[in-house]
Amino acid sequence: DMSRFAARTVSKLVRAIEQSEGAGATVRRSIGTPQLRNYSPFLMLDHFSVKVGAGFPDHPHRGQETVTYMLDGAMQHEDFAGHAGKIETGDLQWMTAGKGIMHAEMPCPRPDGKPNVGLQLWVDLPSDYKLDEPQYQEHRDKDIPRAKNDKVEVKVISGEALNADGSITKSPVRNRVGVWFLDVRIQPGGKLEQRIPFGWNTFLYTLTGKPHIAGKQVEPYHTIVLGREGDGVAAENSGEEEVRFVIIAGQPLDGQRCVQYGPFVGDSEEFIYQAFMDYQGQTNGFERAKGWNSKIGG
Ligand SMILES: Nc1ccc(F)c(C(=O)c2c[nH]c3ncc(Cl)cc23)c1F
Ligand SMILES: [Fe+3]
Repeated sequence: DMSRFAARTVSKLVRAIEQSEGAGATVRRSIGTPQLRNYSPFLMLDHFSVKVGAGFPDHPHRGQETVTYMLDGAMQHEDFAGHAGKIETGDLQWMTAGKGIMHAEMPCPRPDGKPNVGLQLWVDLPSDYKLDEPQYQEHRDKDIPRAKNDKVEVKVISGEALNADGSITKSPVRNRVGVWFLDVRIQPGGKLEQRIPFGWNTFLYTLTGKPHIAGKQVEPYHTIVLGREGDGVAAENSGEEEVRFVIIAGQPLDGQRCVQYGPFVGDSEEFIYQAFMDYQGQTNGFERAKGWNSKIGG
């Protein structure tokens, strides 16, 4: 029968180029470069690579969520409230900064000297959540569900995915704003038709291999912005090696302004001004910044 799946088309294809970030770290920035801004609710996607001696020392966040997903190696984190931990390959940290977090994110030593590599996604928050208490949702690789089909595996970091038997695999992550974050591996000869909620902004970031997305072959480290019309993502692997990419889709925060100054993300200039005053004055959620220095931040 006629396929009832209308694939969204590729509306933008941008190679992510390495740039320096933090203290001696390098990132391939996808969303968040001049060519890829204003893609609500997404603020930034960094494909980061960092070795001991470099990292992201003590810094604040307000009014946003940061999603850190490890691809290879491990990062340690420590915040001004004493919350500390380590995320290793395949693990996830979904941090809702809300009214304010100050933390450091540093690489763990690796015996093989390889860099620690992962993805960090920054998501804007609906105004009502911007000044909420901070919250962490942390999940180990083994606890993040997968939807498996013949030659396709979809690891459901956030959101949901369909199984071959028609059942739905859902992530345990609780979202303030609708966000699907899927880590997709397709074996040679495999095909995927992944439905995406109507009207959600959707992009892909390619990691390994050269998948065909909506019929177009794409190299690694490319951001693929999809058009808004259509049922979702059509992908296939017509090569000889496994292909891997992430699909990230989000409900646009329509009607809400986004005013960003680094890690402060508000809906007005006044919000940003207040964030600065609170951070400098160590008030309104930044009290614990007073005299705080992380142990891991060097
Ligand atoms: N300059 C600047 C200003 C504010 C920040 F929050 C950061 C920052 O912490 C990061 C930016 N990309 C990242 N990728 C991965 C990780 Cl673990 C952290 C970051 C930063 F670098
Ligand atoms: Fe941070």
